[in-house]
Amino acid sequence: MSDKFDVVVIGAGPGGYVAAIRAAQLGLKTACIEKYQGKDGKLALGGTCLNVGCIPSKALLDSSWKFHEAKDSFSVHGISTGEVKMDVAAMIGRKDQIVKNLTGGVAGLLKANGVTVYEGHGKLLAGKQVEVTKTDGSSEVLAAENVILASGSRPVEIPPAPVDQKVIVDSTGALEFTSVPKRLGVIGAGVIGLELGSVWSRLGAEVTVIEALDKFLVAADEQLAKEAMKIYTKQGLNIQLGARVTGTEVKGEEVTVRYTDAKGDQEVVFDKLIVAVGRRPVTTDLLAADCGVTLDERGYVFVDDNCATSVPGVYAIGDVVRGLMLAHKASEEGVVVAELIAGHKAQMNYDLIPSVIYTHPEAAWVGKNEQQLKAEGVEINVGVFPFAASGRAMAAHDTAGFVKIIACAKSDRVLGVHVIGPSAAELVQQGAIAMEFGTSAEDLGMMVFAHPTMSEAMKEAALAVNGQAIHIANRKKR
Ligand SMILES: NC(=O)c1ccc[n+]([C@@H]2O[C@H](COP(=O)([O-])OP(=O)(O)OC[C@H]3O[C@@H](n4cnc5c(N)ncnc54)[C@H](O)[C@@H]3O)[C@@H](O)[C@H]2O)c1
Repeated sequence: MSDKFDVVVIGAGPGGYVAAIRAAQLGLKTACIEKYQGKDGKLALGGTCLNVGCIPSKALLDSSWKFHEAKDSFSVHGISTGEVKMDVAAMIGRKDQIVKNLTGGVAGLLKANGVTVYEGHGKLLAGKQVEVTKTDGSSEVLAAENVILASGSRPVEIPPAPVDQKVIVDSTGALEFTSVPKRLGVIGAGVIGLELGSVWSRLGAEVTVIEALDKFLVAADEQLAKEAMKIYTKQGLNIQLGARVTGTEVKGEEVTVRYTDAKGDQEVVFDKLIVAVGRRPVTTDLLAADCGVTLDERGYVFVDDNCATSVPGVYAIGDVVRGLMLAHKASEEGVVVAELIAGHKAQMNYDLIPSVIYTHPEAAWVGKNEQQLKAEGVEINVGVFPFAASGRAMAAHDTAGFVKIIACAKSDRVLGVHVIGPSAAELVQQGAIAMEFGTSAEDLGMMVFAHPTMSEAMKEAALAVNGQAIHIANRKKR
């Protein structure tokens, strides 16, 4: 046994590294264990989010959007460019540099906060001991007063489409294409499928998205999902719903995908195929048989509302436990657990976790949607303001989508904010802040918003809840 820590964190993703930093800030002797190696073969902190998830995908989304604008919409502003070309290697190189800066930044932050980083695979043993197995096969055991499991998630694999990272890739492989595929298939019209499909579509790929469910974006407000479908289809994404993939065959540089839909058996050939059908928790070799921590029936580490496992002093956070698989949810759970370990009172509001799809325009929401509230029998008032009526959106040539605010008909309290349109992620956060403080639609509508801003659409939608919007005709007059 080498060292004894107050807190040992397994995993340095946005759950684990944030938990470790907060624990160290609170004066706890903290270690963090991570094994992920970056492209250079060196330890890379930051987990899926920084290395192969949120950040690199946003780098490619931003690059591909700029390309699209330069190629297809600068002319609207009177700008002529000549031929616009994309150097895919340079785009990927920029993405890699951003990842490197950020993962290096996390290492710096852990160091600055006095967190001891162990490189290797962490496994929880009985009695809150943690075994670290290093890349050279040697191991050591750390003793801990508290352990935080933050081992994250990995892509779900499906038997009909085995990933080879050459022709059939997962979300990691889709960040590494060396050229733009002419025909790109995507299995799964979820967040990853839509974001990565958009990247390569903007760069010129013909993109077909094959989705098993009959309904598009089941977790979203139906009105928002309908608008999203309209916008993505107009952008060129061919989204096939109710399509079940039955098999794939890779021949040389292309893949034939067979699927069944309402019209019968279909066959389509792609140059690349991305499998994006969800993620599952990583618990491989994480828990010794006698460690006492249990999994739930879906393979997640079982935790209570405070992220406590069945073993006192052992917590689990992020993608490896129930709830939305989102970096910001993981980070907040990390902070809450560190505070609880330090003896503070802490809790997080699971009802107000924003969801965002980083397409253009972005789609984002927080709180409940219209169909959920109707199913619960809650009487509601709804205000919708389209960006087509926003002066700022017109000036920016970015008028697709709307802000939708749903309020309780009795109390006027805002219960959900749903935005598809420019800066939707930022606008929804305004809704989340307002909802955290229990705002009414009237309160929000009475606030002074700077003119001209996209944010005014929030104010107008809030006014529209009670039939008082100024810049659109109200459905009901007050
Ligand atoms: N912007 C973000 O916040 C962001 C970005 C990327 C990933 N993530 C998270 O990562 C996780 C994984 O993302 P994802 O897009 O892979 O999952 P997802 O759950 O969002 O979507 C997967 C889709 O695949 C479909 N599907 C499943 N099996 C299928 C099959 N055999 N054939 C066809 N379709 C099938 C599902 O019905 C679903 O619509 C999610 O929890 C997501 O929230 C979030």
